[in-house]
Amino acid sequence: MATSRDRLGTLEAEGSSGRQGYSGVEVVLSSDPATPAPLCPHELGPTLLFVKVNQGKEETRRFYACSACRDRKDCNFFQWEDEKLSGARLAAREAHNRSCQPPLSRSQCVERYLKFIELPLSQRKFCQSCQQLLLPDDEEKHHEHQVVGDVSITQLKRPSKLLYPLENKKTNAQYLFADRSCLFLVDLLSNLGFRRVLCVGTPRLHELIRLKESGGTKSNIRSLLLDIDFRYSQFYMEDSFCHYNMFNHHFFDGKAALEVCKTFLQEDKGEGVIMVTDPPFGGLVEPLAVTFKKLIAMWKEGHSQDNSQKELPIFWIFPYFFESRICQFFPSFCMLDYQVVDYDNHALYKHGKTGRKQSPVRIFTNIPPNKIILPIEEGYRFCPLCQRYVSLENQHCEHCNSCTSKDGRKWNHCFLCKKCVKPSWIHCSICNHCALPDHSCKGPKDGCFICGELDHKRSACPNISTSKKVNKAVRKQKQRKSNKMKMETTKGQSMNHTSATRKKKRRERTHQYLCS
Ligand SMILES: C[S@@+](CC[C@H](N)C(=O)[O-])C[C@H]1O[C@@H](n2cnc3c(N)ncnc32)[C@H](O)[C@@H]1O
Ligand SMILES: [Zn+2]
Ligand SMILES: [Zn+2]
Ligand SMILES: [Zn+2]
Ligand SMILES: [Zn+2]
Ligand SMILES: [Zn+2]
Ligand SMILES: [Zn+2]
Repeated sequence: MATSRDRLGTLEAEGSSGRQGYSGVEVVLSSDPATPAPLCPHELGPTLLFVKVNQGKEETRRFYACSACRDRKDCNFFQWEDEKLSGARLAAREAHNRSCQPPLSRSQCVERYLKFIELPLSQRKFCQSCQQLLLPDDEEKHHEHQVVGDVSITQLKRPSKLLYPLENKKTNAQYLFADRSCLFLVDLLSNLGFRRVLCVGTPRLHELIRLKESGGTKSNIRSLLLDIDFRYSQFYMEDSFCHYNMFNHHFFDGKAALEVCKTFLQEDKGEGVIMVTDPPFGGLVEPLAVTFKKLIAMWKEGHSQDNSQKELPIFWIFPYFFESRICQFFPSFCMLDYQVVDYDNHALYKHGKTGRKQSPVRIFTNIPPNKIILPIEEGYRFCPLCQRYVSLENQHCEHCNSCTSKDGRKWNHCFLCKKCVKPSWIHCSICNHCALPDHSCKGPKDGCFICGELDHKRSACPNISTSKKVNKAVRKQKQRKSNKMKMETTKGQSMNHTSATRKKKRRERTHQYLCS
């Protein structure tokens, strides 16, 4: 296993070492604790400090931007690190922040929920327009909205099916597991003997665990959901949902919510608990890793000394090309071959027409892979040499001494590159490495346009959204200084055209990525 991870690490390191031409945006994690980051409306938690990188060089002026929203439409917060704001601007920002807060407090939501479940079925209504459970007194306000009635207890137990997924927003990227993937996870967690699951950004897993528990099946697992989607507050008591930002470890409801999480992690001296997370794929790995380390530290606090070597078991669900990034922060993690497919609402990650699983999404974990049985009927087999379950077509390479495929297809060994590569790649003597046959040898690298890594395209780049957002932010700053009206008209027109072309190109690239 270590061998295969090292190999991909080498591959990515090669990509990184060729990053002289890299341009984009990077997050700066070691910001000075004496200067706390400003707050933006969507989190009332600190923003993150970013630096723009141009042709491999960091620009000197750094800036704060929202940690959670990777789309300027969702949060246009921007502030230079050294920018001094006037009292008036600070006050205006505070007022704006307050106006962006959810209309109800956490305890008000709980109060409403308790009233709601007492209502007879005929009075239990849900406003789809406002995404809100209605009490009889509210109905007047919503009478012109799309309201559904007879909300059953079963529906209340599956809020992710009642609420529409916030997939249109890059910020939430709420791609929900189909029941098949979710049931696989629940069974796996139960077979591994876990009794508590900290669900970080996995609302559907959370509800399925609770459903199984209340259904009186053998699963006796409890779950706590941490998610930025405030709508879930309506359906859960304080001890089963915390409004949370996983990019800066911020609990919106302060110390009380933090204590809920702490108690959950530390119960039974921290035994029997696992964290399962499925962050938005556009999310930056670094801030996520920092957050997860904070949750690990919280879990560790409740430990006796002799347990200090133990790790909090984690499932981190993320695309396979992040393997080296994730293992950089969590060296004990390995990537399972299991393809988390059938996201209900994500066309790309469903079973293809050919029946071939096409999802790049995997589980990264610190649980020894030989403990994790993957379903043979879904195309997995056990490799006795690697001591882990792998995809059926993932062949054991005697030269690499591991099952090397990352995407489930048979990879071929290249003796010149000294590693296994995708079946569609050939060795290019000009570039001196393997690549797609139609690659351009002239380009700096035939990999990602944004970060220069070789194993993904721009459309799948972890930096894509941030770089777009920040570039837009920087552009806007400059734009303000110039003739505003004139600029806006021309930009509006050209943007429409460019974004259409960009969309088309992205579609083509995604297609190319899945088929390459
Ligand atoms: C890719 S979806 C994962 C959903 C999961 N597949 C399921 O079905 O349970 C990402 C989830 O993370 C949540 N999320 C997005 N940004 C977040 C943030 N900054 N902090 C916490 N949760 C966030 C979304 O609301 C969504 O529920
Ligand atoms: Zn309404
Ligand atoms: Zn093997
Ligand atoms: Zn090989
Ligand atoms: Zn080669
Ligand atoms: Zn070449
Ligand atoms: Zn990239």
